[in-house]
Amino acid sequence: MAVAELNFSYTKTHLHSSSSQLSFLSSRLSRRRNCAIGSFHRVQPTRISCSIAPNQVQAPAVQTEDPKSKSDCYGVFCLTYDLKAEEETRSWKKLINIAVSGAAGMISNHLLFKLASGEVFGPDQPIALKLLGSEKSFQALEGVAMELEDSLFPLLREVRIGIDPYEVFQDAEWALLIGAKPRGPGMERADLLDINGQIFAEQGKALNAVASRNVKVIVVGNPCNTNALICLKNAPNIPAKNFHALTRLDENRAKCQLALKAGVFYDKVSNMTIWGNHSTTQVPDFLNAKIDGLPVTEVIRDRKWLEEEFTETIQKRGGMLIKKWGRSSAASTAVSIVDAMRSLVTPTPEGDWFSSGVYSTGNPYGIAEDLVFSMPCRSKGDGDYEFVKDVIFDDFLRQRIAKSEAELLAEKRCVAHLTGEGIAVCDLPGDTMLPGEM
Ligand SMILES: NC(=O)C1=CN([C@@H]2O[C@H](COP(=O)(O)OP(=O)(O)OC[C@H]3O[C@@H](n4cnc5c(N)ncnc54)[C@H](OP(=O)(O)O)[C@@H]3O)[C@@H](O)[C@H]2O)C=CC1
Ligand SMILES: O=C([O-])CC(=O)C(=O)O
Repeated sequence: MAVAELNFSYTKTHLHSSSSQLSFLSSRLSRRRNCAIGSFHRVQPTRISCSIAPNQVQAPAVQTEDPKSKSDCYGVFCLTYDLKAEEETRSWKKLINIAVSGAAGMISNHLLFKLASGEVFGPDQPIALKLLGSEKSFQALEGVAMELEDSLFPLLREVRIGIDPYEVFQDAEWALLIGAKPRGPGMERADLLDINGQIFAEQGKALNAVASRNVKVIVVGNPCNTNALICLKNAPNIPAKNFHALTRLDENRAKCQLALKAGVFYDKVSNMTIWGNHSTTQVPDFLNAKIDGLPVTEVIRDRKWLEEEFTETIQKRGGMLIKKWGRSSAASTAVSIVDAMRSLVTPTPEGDWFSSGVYSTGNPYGIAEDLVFSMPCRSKGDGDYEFVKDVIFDDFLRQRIAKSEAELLAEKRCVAHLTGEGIAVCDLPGDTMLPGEM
């Protein structure tokens, strides 16, 4: 009974605590498959019940039934507001729900403040931020929420923190999946795929159960392509087309290096595709990219530089940055997430395109179906996208794309147990890595 008593006193002291702690507690309880005093079952996403075995002490059940109750919000964001009451907010659009995982991490620490300032959706679009952490990061998550409070963003109308994806993803219209475990010392790549894959399988199920049916999902946590594939396979009620793996940072890096070589400002570089995996097999496509409207190969005549130095620089840029900084890209990754979202909610400029890791089924390039593969896309600004048709290939480009494709097919076989496709077989190519592992 010692364990039961311990649980009880924990619950009792925390029931008098802040609303966020109550939400935390409720999430803690719901995540436990077997507690010492009985089994907790999810009855509905926001209600927890505990079935009690005979002769056992009953822990108080935590219920947060009213979606607008205090446990649904953090601090100042629990105050009610009426957008119609204020002259300047009367014309604002309907609130958008944005869920962010890994919200206590470095990337989020930049991203959340960009989102709240209106950088993605503009000055008349109020937002709600639903932040997902873990037991380990919960205190840090409270710190994040406190900083958001102190920033007085007019557009930020709701903030909620929690550790249960079934609660945090409720009605999400955007899900930015950043949280993932980094590869530890001695950990095999297959182990990383498995550990992170389990996180994304669970989050896919949660999105499937509680998010908006048209939620747009951007997977950032590595290995992001395969994590995105796992996520979409576990969310069969959400269109596979809605899932993206972030390769926009690679696109931005490639534009910068081409501009540097050509001696122009980077806004002159367009039509930049990253093909394939967000790994060292990724292919920055200099054949279709343009500088000031001209093919890159006409502006930069040094083909050897393009094939070797440029390509390798982009593939290994993340690793180089880790060597300098002692940690992976965070600010530029957050910028690229903003770019990726903006590319889906604003029409793509005429003649240009952007890169995103998207579901490959139906692609016009002959790339294997049923992968998440970075490809050139265009959007009308409605959140959706289409594949670009007018791209050209040569032998070099085809061969490089095939290598990244083979890597992603191997990763897919390695996570078959998480995509519902049978027994996993891991025969991963040994020479490829995440950009940050170099
Ligand atoms: N696709 C791309 O272009 C890029 C992808 N990445 C990937 O993005 C992912 C996240 O990167 P990043 O944000 O830099 O990673 P961090 O290490 O900063 O955060 C990762 C996780 O660590 C936990 N955490 C963070 N801060 C704290 C804290 N103070 N206390 C306790 N736990 C904490 C959180 O997990 P939890 O809350 O679950 O405990 C968080 O999700 C990684 O997988 C990385 O490889 C990075 C750069 C580019
Ligand atoms: O491997 C990492 O965490 C870093 C990474 O993806 C990148 O910088 O592109």
